[in-house]
This record gives sequence, structure tokens and C-alpha cells, in this order.
Amino acid sequence: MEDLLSKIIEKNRYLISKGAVADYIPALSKVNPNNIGICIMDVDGNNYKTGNYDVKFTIQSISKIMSLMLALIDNGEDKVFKKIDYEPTEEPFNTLFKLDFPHTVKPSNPMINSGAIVTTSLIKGKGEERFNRLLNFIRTVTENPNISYNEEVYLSEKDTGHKNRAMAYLMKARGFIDGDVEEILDVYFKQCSIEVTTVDIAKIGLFLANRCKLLEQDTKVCDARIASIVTAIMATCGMYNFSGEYAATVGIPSKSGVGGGILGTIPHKMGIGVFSPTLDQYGNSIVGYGIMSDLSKELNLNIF
Ligand SMILES: NC(=O)CC[C@H](N)C(=O)O
Repeated sequence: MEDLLSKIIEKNRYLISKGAVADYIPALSKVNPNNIGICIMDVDGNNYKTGNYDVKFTIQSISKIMSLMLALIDNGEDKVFKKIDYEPTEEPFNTLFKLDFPHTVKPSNPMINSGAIVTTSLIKGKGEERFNRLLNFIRTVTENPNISYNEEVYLSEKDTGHKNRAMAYLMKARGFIDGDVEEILDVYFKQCSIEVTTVDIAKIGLFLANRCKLLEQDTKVCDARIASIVTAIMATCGMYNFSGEYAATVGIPSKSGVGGGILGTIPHKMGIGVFSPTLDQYGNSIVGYGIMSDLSKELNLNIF
């Protein structure tokens, strides 16, 4: 298996130069573009790791599935989806478009930034407590108590996240979010700067695949319904406005982040973590997409 994973990495390495690291968050432009890592964990307890699988990167939008899980635990499905829709969009992840349309009453889905900011606002807790609860939830699911956030990336994003700030204030003005906008944005920026490895995100994928149960301990952290909702939203919205083509060509419910990570989950089977920092025009890892396509074909993982 490791041989196959190494071959897949080498086959896709040429794609590094076809993409670019995210530089709209200045601190992200400093990452080494040449790292490529894969980690796969299945429900039988097998782990396979290759390449730079243990290099840390910022979780970015992959955090949106964790905040969604916690918001669902805190509020229940009905309350959450009163505030955010379940629907895919053909707009990019950072769009403001439609938020001010007269008939719009909520963001399209929790995987684009506007929906994710609303999701974060639904996590219970005051001030630091909200972020700490999310961080602890991520530590529990990854079984990695050392996970923390990257202060430089957090400050860089807080400093330059004008578009996120604009959409958050617009949503506040339109009554889509309650609470203090700056406080909510602060949690959002911090959650995006949490550092993980492919092992950590593969573990999250495995947790979803195992219906919200930690594999080794056989402990149920939350209701299996939450895994079902989150996996469905990953399959339809997880790769932004590339989600349709990705579902048709890869067929693995996945979530990407501009840090270069892609998390895949195959219900009842396995979790996959892939990392390579250069991105395509949608903000998805360009090598990561190549690797996920090859894994899907070689291991027959397409769920559709
Ligand atoms: N696509 C992403 O990973 C976006 C997350 C990033 N922190 C942002 O808000 O722009």
C-alpha cells in the first residue's frame, strides 16, 4: 500500500507548479510549496502514511466541518438549518453575492465563508470559551491533545480578512447572525489557523466514517445523524464551486482548505488526509485533487 501511495505522490508532483499557494492571507505565502503527504485510516484499524504526512499546515476551511458538528451538537439540526441552508452554490467560497438580495434569508451552505461564520456564531460559549470548546472538540476527535493554532496566521488573517468582515457585518445588518460580530470573527479567524497534519484530518474522516465514534475506544462522541448530515454536505458543497465535478470524477465526500489540506471520508470504510499547499482557481489543493482522483480509481473508492 505505501508503495502505491508513493507512486501516486510522484505521479502528481508535477502539478505543484500548476497551482499557487494562497497569498491573500500573507502569512500563508511563506509555506513550503513542495510538501506532499497522504494518510489513510480504515475502520479495521489499518493506517497508511506516506511523504510529508506529519508536516503541520493550517486547517482553514476544513475547520468548517468541525464547527458544523459542534453547532449541531449545541443546537440541533432544525435550529442550525433555520440560519444556514443546505444548498450548493456556483459562487466561490468567499462570495458576498446574494447575501443582500431581498429574498435571501440565510447563507447557502455551511462550507462557504458566510455560512461558516454563521455556524461559528451558533457555537455556545462566551468570548474565549467558544473557541476553546471548538479546539477541545477537535482534540477529542483527532485524539491529539497537542493541537493548537498558529498565532502568525491568525493575526495575518485578522489583519487582512476584510471581505469576511464585510460579509459578517452585512449578515448582522440583515439579521442573519446574532451576537458581537468582532467576537465571532475572532473565533472564525482563530479556528482557520489551527494547525493539523494529514494524520489528524484522516482521523476526523475516520470519525465521520465510523458514525461519530472514536474507533479504538468505541466511544460515541455524538449522534450518528451528525455524521450523515456533515458527510452529505461535504459531498455536495465541500469543494466549493468545484463540488459537482469533484463528486463525478472522485466520488469521495471531501472538504478542502486553502492551507492545502483535503479531508476525505468514505462512510463505514475510511478517512483520508491529503496535503499539498499549491491551489487551483477554486482554492482546492491542485496536487490534492490529483491524488484523490488516483486513490479513488486505484482503490475503487468512488461511492457513487
Ligand atoms: N477556503 C478556505 O480555506 C477559506 C478559509 C480562510 N480562512 C478564509 O476565510 O478566507
